[in-house]
Amino acid sequence: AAVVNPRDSRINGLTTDAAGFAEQSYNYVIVGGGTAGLALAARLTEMTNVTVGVIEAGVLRVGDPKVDTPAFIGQALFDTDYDWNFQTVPQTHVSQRNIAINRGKMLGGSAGLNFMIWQRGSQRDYDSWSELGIGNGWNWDGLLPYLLKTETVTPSPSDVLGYSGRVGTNNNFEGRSGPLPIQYNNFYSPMETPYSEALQALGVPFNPDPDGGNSTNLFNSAACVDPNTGNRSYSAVNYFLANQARSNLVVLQGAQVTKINLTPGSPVVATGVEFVVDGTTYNVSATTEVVLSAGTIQTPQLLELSGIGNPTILEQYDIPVVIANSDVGENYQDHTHVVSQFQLNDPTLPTTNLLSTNATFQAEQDALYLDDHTGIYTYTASDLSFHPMQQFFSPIELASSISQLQSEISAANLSEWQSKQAQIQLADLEAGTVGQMELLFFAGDIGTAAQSGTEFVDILNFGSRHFSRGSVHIGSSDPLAAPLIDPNYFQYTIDKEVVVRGTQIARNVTQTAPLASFVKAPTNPSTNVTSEADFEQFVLENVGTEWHPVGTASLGPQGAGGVVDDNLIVYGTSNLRVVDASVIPLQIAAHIQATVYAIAEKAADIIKSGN
Ligand SMILES: Cc1cc2nc3c(=O)[nH]c(=O)nc-3n(C[C@H](O)[C@H](O)[C@H](O)COP(=O)(O)OP(=O)(O)OC[C@H]3O[C@@H](n4cnc5c(N)ncnc54)[C@H](O)[C@@H]3O)c2cc1C
Repeated sequence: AAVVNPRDSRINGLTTDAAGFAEQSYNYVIVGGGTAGLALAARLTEMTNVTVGVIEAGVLRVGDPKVDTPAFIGQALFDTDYDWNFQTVPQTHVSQRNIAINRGKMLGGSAGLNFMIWQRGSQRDYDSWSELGIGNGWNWDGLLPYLLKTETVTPSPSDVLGYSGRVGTNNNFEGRSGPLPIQYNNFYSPMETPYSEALQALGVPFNPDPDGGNSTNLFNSAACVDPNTGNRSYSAVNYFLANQARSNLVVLQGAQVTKINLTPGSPVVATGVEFVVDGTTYNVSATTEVVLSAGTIQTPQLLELSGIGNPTILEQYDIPVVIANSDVGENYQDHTHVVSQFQLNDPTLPTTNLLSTNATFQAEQDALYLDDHTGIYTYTASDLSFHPMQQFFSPIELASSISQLQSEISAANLSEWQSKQAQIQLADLEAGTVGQMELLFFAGDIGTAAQSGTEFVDILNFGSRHFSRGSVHIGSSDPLAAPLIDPNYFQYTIDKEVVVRGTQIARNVTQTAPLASFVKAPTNPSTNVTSEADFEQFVLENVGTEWHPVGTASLGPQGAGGVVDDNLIVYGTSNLRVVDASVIPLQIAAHIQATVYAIAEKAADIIKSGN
């Protein structure tokens, strides 16, 4: 087998020795040891005749409860030891707010920071990629084998096909032998069945088989939590640590890549990368390929810093143009989120907050977690629902929203690529086949410190297929400066309407039996927020990202929307690839991490087949 790094300063595949790392050359240098990057590294090192070097800015956080313990979600957010903690530029259509954009900075990337919801999009979501002219199996049939390959799902215990007693889900379409352990919750708060029953009373059907190609309506979602440990499962543990003994894999942590080294020509050849540790610059060679897995924000940033992008932008920062492609950093699409908080009548009901206010409950749950790896510490939000607009907009309201959208689209003077995307989304919206809005229930309050004697739960609502398109571009030639992130939230009025209505439905569901008897009052937005205008104001003041940005180094046609071809090779190069969420051409109506892993799995097979 190939041997990496003869200085051998690495401990089981992980090193901080930048000079030792840079002395070597690797067949594949992967930039970013995040969700996709570590999954790809693990699959490529199955080929014993190749070497892989991964460079990650963050460090290994396995063993840290803020990352490992599901109930502690949110505790690492904004802490720059774990989070890049970016912000948007002022958002024109959201009261000029600068909105936080959290991104994981650690081995495992955003999969170490995320909320562990594990699900996939509808067949429609992926098939629309093919409709955009993208070949090579970038559709449901082509991705399903990889969605299955990444996971080992422990079936939901009851396998109940409906909401009676506790929610269950059909266990079709689940992988049984992939690296990532996936489970269904073993703790459900007493409010959750009432929540799902109230939502059904509002006309939302139960979906017993959300993984089978239709992820609309209401279902019990799985989570990337390992039933054997009760901890987060993610690429750092299950792709990297599981394979760290391989002699052909080395991960350099604590190093930030600042540039891809490119040899001009036709095509341009990537020869390695430049990176910085503690102010010292190093270069490392890649003899076969450089792969960018730095995520939707930093992959386009690195392309631009290296001279691949829109010439007007590059020239502004004196960066010589190596490949002109004005689609780099464009096509930014995201989901949005709004949290609504409700106070409960009974301050002793089990929630994640009760852990810090009730010592008896905490002791009981500590024992469950330590002894059995179960209980509320392993809890994640699992009551998910994705709604076509028809569920919550009358035909007259829908017609009016669509007509406004059409006139805004006409005025926006879209490119052919953008206009094709808008037409696909509009057709899905009219057919009611894709969820435009998502709701979920969380047994606790994520945002505020728990207080004894008061208990809260959250309902989150999301815009899941926004029409708005933004961008991310460098705002400086300094590679260590954050890029300018402009999601352009609510560019189209319909995107805001969906979120405002979602916030109203979150309120409605708490006023509907059987959930209503648990809820004392809405606390944020408070009871003062009643009219449509009040809700709109609340949304403008509070809407944030759902942390699902995609599309900024998109799969797509050359010169007409695409940055990478359908083998994920950057146009104009022979051996620079992108493997992360930035290649997703059209947002899916789902939480996206399972799809990002599937992209990495598919990329590994594409690379292996050419090796
Ligand atoms: C707070 C939060 C909650 C979320 N909740 C969910 C959820 O519940 N379910 C779900 O499905 N999805 C969720 N997501 C989304 C999902 O986690 C991400 O879409 C996915 O992890 C992105 O994977 P990626 O490989 O594209 O990027 P990342 O995993 O972010 O990986 C990029 C890696 O590159 C590194 N990097 C970047 N630039 C450089 C550089 N120049 N040099 C060296 N290293 C660099 C980063 O540090 C990072 O480790 C959430 C995301 C967040 C942030």
